[in-house]
Amino acid sequence: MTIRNFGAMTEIALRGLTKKYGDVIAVDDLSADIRSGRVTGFLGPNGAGKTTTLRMLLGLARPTSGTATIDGVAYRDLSTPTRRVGAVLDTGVFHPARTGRNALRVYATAAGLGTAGLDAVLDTVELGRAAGRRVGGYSLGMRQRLALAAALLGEPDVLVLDEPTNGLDPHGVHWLRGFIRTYAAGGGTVLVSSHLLAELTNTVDDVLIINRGRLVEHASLAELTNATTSLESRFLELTTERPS
Ligand SMILES: Nc1ncnc2c1ncn2[C@@H]1O[C@H](COP(=O)(O)OP(=O)(O)OP(=O)(O)O)[C@@H](O)[C@H]1O
Repeated sequence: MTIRNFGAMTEIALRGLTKKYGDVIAVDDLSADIRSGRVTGFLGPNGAGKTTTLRMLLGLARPTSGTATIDGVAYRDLSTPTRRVGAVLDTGVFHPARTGRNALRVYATAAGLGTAGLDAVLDTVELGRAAGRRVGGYSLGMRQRLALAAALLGEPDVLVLDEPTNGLDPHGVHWLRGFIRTYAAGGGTVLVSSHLLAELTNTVDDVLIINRGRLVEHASLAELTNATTSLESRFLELTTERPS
């Protein structure tokens, strides 16, 4: 893959972002700036509010209060959102009876993106040889790659990935890490949620940790960890509930 230089820097800004579902406060007054040219790991225990935050950022859930913006503009208000932001939230969106290539073509057309770059994107995610097979026969890792291909079609400058290593084999994890690093090196903004702390240590520049919907840490990995403190030990320290 060639390193793209995105030119203008794109930042994600969360400001007082809050989402309530009845009595449940899924995301609670979350504020953070996610910087361009860097990979930001988004961490938190099960149910901490990560997916809800990403869904609000992508205009899929309406905040109860607060804002999530990309260069100051909410996703819904971007003129061509799929050319600004590529997202992998759900790998089950492609019709199982379609081939990978056809599924991607349908997506590209629906999203108003051209289909010219389709084969190049399939090659980028290393699905070229499997592109003629039906999605129903894909492994979870292959569906992750197809979802990433869809996210990349619009050549966005922001990537939002929810648990992207889910189902990937070690080769796939290694490949994805290289891909993400290259993407950020070209000036792209990457926000990636994961439970795999050891893997994130090799991938991210910055770390955003939430617990029960609230921000508990936002720092560079270098600030957070040292010879005696691992990301895992810091994460556990910040997110383990103590009996009151
Ligand atoms: N549509 C919904 N209706 C009601 N409650 C919801 C809804 N979506 C999320 N929640 C609740 O909001 C909280 C945060 O959920 P969310 O899925 O954002 O967490 P998460 O950090 O992504 O978790 P995980 O790591 O398990 O994927 C949870 O208590 C969840 O039950």
